[in-house]
Parts: sequence; C-alpha cells; structure tokens
Amino acid sequence: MTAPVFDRMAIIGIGLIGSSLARAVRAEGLARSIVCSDANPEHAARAKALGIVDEATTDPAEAAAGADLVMLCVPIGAYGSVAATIAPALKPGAILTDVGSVKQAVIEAVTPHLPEGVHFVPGHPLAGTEKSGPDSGFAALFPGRWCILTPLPGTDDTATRTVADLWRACGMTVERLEPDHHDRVLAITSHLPHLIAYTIVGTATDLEDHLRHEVIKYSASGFRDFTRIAGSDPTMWRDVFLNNREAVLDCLQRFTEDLTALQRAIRRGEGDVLFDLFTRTRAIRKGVQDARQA
Ligand SMILES: NC(=O)c1ccc[n+]([C@@H]2O[C@H](COP(=O)([O-])OP(=O)(O)OC[C@H]3O[C@@H](n4cnc5c(N)ncnc54)[C@H](O)[C@@H]3O)[C@@H](O)[C@H]2O)c1
Ligand SMILES: O=C(O)C(=O)C[C@]1(C(=O)O)C=C[C@@H](O)C=C1
Repeated sequence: MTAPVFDRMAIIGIGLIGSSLARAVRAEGLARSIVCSDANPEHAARAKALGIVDEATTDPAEAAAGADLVMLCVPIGAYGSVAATIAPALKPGAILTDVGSVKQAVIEAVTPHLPEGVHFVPGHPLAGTEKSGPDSGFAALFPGRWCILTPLPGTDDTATRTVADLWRACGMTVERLEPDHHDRVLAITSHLPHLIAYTIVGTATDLEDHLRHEVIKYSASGFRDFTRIAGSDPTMWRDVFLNNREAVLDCLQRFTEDLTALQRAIRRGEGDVLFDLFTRTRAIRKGVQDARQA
C-alpha cells in the first residue's frame, strides 16, 4: 500500500468523524492542504482555530472547488442538498467519497447530481462515539477498525483503491460490500442496538418521579452503557433510521418476536429457555472479544 497524498482534500461537515479524519490526515501527512466546510459557522471557525484544517468556510462549493478528494461527513439527510451544491464546483477526475452510516440511501441521494468525470466511492468507517462536533474528534478513532467501501458496478477501480489506501493509511482495515448487504448487516450490528438504547433510556425516564430519581442515582454499569449509546447525536440517528427504514424494520420485527418468546418463558418459569439463550449469547460475546484481539 502506498499512502496517497492529495493536493487539496475537502471535508464537508467537520464534526466527530470529519474532524477525526482531518486530524488523522494531518498526522499522517496525507494532504498538502485540508479545507473544510460546515453549515454551522462555529464548527468551521473552531476547526480552523484547532489547526486541523488550513481553510474553513460555510460554503461547501467553495471547499470542494479544485479538491482532488472530497469527503462528505454530514448527516445523511443533508447529502442530497450538499451534493447538488458542490456538483458544479467538482473538478473533472475528482474523487467524491463519504462516511455515511447507511449506503443505499446515500447512493440514491448523490448519484443524480454526479457530474461526468467525477468518481464516487461510497464508504463507511465503522468507528465512532456518542459525541459530536469538531472538539470531539481524535485521530486514534480509526486504527484497528473496519472501513467498508460499497463501490457501484461502474465505479473506477483506481478511485476505489485510492480511497481504500486513504483509510488504510489512517490505520483501518478495508473491505468491500454490496450497498444493500452493508445496510442489512449494519441494521443489526449498529442501528438496532441504538434503537434499543434510545428506548430503554426513554422508558426509564418516563417512570414515576421517585423511581426515575433512583434509576439515575443507582445506575450501575448495565444501564450506564445504554445511556452512553442513547447520548448519541439526535440528528445523525434520526437520519439513519429514516434512511435504512426497511432493513431496520425487518430487524425490529425479528427482535420483537424474540422478545415476546422471552417474555413467555419468564411468565411460564421456563428457566432452561433463558439459560440456553444466555449461554449462547455468552459464547458470542467471547467470539466478539477474541476477534477484536486477533
Ligand atoms: N458518530 C458516529 O459514530 C459515526 C460513525 C461512522 C459514520 N458516521 C457518519 O458520519 C456522518 C457525520 O456524523 P458525525 O458523527 O461526525 O456527526 P457530527 O454531528 O459530529 O458532525 C456533522 C457535522 O456536519 C455539519 N452539518 C450538518 N448539516 C450540514 C450541511 N447541510 N452542510 C454542511 N455541514 C453540515 C454539522 O454542523 C456538524 O459539524 C454521518 O453521516 C454519520 O452517519 C458517524
Ligand atoms: O461506538 C459508538 O458509540 C458507535 O455508535 C459507533 C458506531 C457503531 O454503532 O458501532 C455508530 C455508527 C456508525 O456508523 C459506526 C459506528
């Protein structure tokens, strides 16, 4: 792998992921100039003040103009309007790529605006936290994590390899998947867990006053873990659920059926049903930890 060096990299949306990338690109010397744009003028100004970008603007077209690589790091609901705004500014041969948590909807939002001669390589670094904004980013977010690229049948292979090399240079392991397959896998590994966390924390805060007070006071690690996930960015996650609707609803249907089966087992006192499931899931937890350490 030869680490790519871009003359001008544009990052549109300098929040958690955009600013983490800017920091990693700076640290690894992957761009001669990094320019960012953010709809929030305070985020653009902060990125400049932190010294993680060379230029900052609120105009995405100004940032994208002349860039050899443009990385979209905005919430998924903003992709269509950002793509339409930057399209006339993209230079021929430029690579347009992204970090969005859903891939089919991103492809549908961006491709109608794609100018001739611009290479679009959809991507998703599987790394994040519950935080948002430019101060929350860090370069160490990426090493040792997966990045999935979902190129389309007509995507230029050189452009795909360049994007893969960029993420590898940031420490990630890169794989390719079909966009709809990506969305179905992420629905169960990422989107459903977030939905469950939002629900359980919502349920706890809807309890009567005295109970709610004690839930917060005595919250041990189980509930605390859920509150971390449920503290994730509302805009980002609203857009994820609205844009991966079918895969999430399908998972949710199965989850609801399994939950109902557990409910019945508890009511009937079927300890073996509970014990067998918990034994299976404990083995899965061990497998996940072993895979992480490998
Ligand atoms: N947070 C995670 O764990 C995570 C992980 C992987 C991928 N992603 C994806 O990364 C993208 C960004 O998420 P994030 O966590 O960095 O969110 P974030 O809220 O930290 O950053 C998003 C930034 O985009 C800006 N923005 C919003 N609308 C815009 C617009 N129309 N034009 C320009 N800027 C705009 C916001 O002001 C903000 O600074 C999302 O598409 C998300 O699905 C997030
Ligand atoms: O660790 C977290 O806080 C995350 O939510 C990260 C996480 C995930 O679900 O694993 C969230 C969304 C992404 O698109 C990728 C990663």
